[in-house]
Amino acid sequence: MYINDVNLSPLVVAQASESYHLDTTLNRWVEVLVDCPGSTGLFTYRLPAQLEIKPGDILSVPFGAQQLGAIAIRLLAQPNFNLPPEKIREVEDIVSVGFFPSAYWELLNRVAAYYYTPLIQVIRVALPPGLLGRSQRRIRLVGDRGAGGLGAPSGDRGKRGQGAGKSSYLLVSPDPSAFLTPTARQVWELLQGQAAGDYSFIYLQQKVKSAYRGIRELLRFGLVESYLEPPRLTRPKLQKAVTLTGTIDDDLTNRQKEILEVLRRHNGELWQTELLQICNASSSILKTLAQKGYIVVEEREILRTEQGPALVGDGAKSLTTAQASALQTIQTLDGFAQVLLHGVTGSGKTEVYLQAIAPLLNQGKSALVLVPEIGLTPQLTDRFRARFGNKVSVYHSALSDGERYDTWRLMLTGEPQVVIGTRSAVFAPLPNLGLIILDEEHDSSFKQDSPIPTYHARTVAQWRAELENCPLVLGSATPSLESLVSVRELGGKGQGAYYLTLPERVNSRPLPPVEIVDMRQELQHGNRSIFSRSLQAALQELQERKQQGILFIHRRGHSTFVSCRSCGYVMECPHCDVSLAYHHTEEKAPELLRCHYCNYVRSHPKFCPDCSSPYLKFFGSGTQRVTQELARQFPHLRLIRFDSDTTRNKGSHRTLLTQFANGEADLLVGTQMLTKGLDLPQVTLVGVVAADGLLNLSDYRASERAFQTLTQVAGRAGRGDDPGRVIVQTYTTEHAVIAAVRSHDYQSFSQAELEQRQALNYPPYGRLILLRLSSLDPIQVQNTAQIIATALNTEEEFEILGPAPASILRVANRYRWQILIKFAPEALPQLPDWEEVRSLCPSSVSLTIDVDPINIM
Ligand SMILES: Nc1ncnc2c1ncn2[C@@H]1O[C@H](COP(=O)(O)OP(=O)(O)OP(=O)(O)O)[C@@H](O)[C@H]1O
Ligand SMILES: [Zn+2]
Ligand SMILES: [Zn+2]
Repeated sequence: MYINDVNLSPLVVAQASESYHLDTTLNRWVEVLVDCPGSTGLFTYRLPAQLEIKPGDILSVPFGAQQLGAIAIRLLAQPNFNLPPEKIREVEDIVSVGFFPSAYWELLNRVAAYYYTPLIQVIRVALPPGLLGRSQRRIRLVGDRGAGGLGAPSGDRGKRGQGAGKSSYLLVSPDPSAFLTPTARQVWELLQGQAAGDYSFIYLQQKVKSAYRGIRELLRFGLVESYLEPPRLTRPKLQKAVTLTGTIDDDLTNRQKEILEVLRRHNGELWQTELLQICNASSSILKTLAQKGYIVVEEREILRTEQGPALVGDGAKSLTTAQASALQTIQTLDGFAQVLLHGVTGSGKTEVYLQAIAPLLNQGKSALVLVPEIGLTPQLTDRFRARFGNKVSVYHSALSDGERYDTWRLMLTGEPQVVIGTRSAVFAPLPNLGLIILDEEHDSSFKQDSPIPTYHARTVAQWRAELENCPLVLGSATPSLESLVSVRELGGKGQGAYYLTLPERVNSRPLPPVEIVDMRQELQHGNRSIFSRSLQAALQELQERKQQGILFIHRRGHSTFVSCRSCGYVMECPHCDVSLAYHHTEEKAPELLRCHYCNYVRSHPKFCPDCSSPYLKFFGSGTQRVTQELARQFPHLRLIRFDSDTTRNKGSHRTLLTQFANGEADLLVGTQMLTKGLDLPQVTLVGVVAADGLLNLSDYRASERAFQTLTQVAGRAGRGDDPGRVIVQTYTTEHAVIAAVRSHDYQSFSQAELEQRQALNYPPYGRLILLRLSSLDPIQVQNTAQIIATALNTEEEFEILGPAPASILRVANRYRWQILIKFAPEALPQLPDWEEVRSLCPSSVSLTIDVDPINIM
């Protein structure tokens, strides 16, 4: 529970004692980014004599006819020569000092440089939405009257001006207006006249000519302070809290005692709604208790950080030998180091994270935990909350603006805490970071494909750990080849890198045996079902044994395409070069055809649009088809479908998983989402309906990704007391990935895969940059791609692959071409001049530079 001292203090400015001891004769110009839609360049302003500015400060500047928020980027000794000095306008004021700690600022700059992205775009990813744009700058009197923040009493006039402990120019004079300039006095008097002593900056400017001069003066004297008011949308939310104040006496009724007892058990504090709910009481009984002085009921700020359900507290587990030794290594690290924690599925990596974080919090430090997707967070966040209670908050882009904003403010308080979040949380502004953890570090959702910056959270996390001088722990049962090689190379050079393993599951549970079923043989034996005989038998047994299973399907929807049996016509999307997938969720629902690329939807036709034949056939199976098929063959099995169609609503991941964990279904049927960190001890059976969809993808990482996905999904079986088993159905039993999955052999698989990568100079040995071009005009985009490729070909260090059409040329009516640049990392200093490359693009063609791309299809 957070009380109202979590106010805006980190955003408050005008701390007159702050001084940067800069040489004021130099650096009298500053380049700033303005927060104005569409503006990406830097603008130069002059510094007024009395202002000391550091990069990262938030300023207000005149811009056209407006007054805008801006961020100081760098100080200049000389303005650019082609700018006539008399044209340069003056910074109006500093709105917020040291808003970005310097390490954080450097991080943003590195991201901008490495991913060739304008800094403002990086800032937009890092900051909660609209922080600058919608925030309003306000001025208030300092002292009891103005600065008390939320719920502060509007104090008595005689004491104003005192208690402004921040100011070294503190005044005791009864009437400061005596020595103020007329402008400052005018502003001062206006504020005096307002009940809370608080006006927006804009209002003061309208009322008083050159108000900013007067305000600056008042700020200097510590008479007022300037602060950023959160946008209205994200105003702090208030809620009634009940606090126990007295001891429980005998003059109370049993009912009253019961309520106080509940409060006491909750450390003397609860939200009123919660208390009433727990006790099934009405608010009148609280009123009585408040009158008698046993409790205090007051409005407090409730931070809209995402709240999990109430959890039973959980203590540290006693560690296995491997866990203990991994933990010990992590805890002896001092400063930056990179740790790869390679623990097989179910080996207890999370417990290592938890115990690595616990002592940090006691030292006043914070930890950042990055996870691939929201679907995975409920279980993981529950574990963290059970251990660390309200020190844990969640930060990801699916939060509402209000939630994001509040979580942000909570971080800025500097309280030791744990933030769990997805990709963009790598920018969470936690001061005093003690540790960064990337769980499931191999997962491709850590990479942003679009829009720019096309950053990889693992890369950014590494820079961040370096800049903050704290360890970075990468955890996975199937480490990415990048991390494996990077840790080996750094470790070889004696540079703080560690490869730690947890080779066994906890309690010495075995990894589940993996049975590979050849679907070609099934067909030869006359089995036309999508389920092999082995899988059918296993499903049959599931219910008899009261156990649970997971069925993995590569695709959502029903069928991947629909075609006519008479003429072979295939139903296609009118806007993309792909076939439409058939969607049919339940018996009475409409039958639809949907494009998985642009979301175009149409109804399923009764007759072939080409030859009017009624014989349309479905090919390829998605989750819907499989659940329908299951319902037909196993009518008694209770199913839950878990894919992006059924988990669209907020909280639905949690709901479905809870239902499953409570035994309300026998089988969980779903896509990729199932593979990520689910820990359900009752699951004994894992089935993969068709591994082929994963094996036969065309890019260079297809094998690595297939191995990771299959190993992860197999790892969901047998995590409890009952042993597990895995059945993988495929038409290509001879594939190397299949063999490695069967024998749980990460080492030989990665060795063989690395040899191939090295031979072809692919990552992690060579580096890639992908240029994605797209346009509504098919000719123009192709020509542009050709021109750019030709221009790049003059550089010898690069191997240019392409230009080639994307594997799906047209998506949402845009034609897509791409150029892949491959080079040895040593060539880094001579990368192409991207501005020049961009200048080859006509305005009808858009170009995205994807650095270290992951999706190349
Ligand atoms: N030392 C321990 N003693 C007993 N149980 C433990 C211990 N460590 C972890 N566990 C339990 O073992 C289970 C598996 O742990 P966890 O989910 O952390 O594995 P993991 O390594 O993250 O697996 P995956 O990579 O498959 O997600 C959990 O239920 C966890 O509570
Ligand atoms: Zn037809
Ligand atoms: Zn489409």
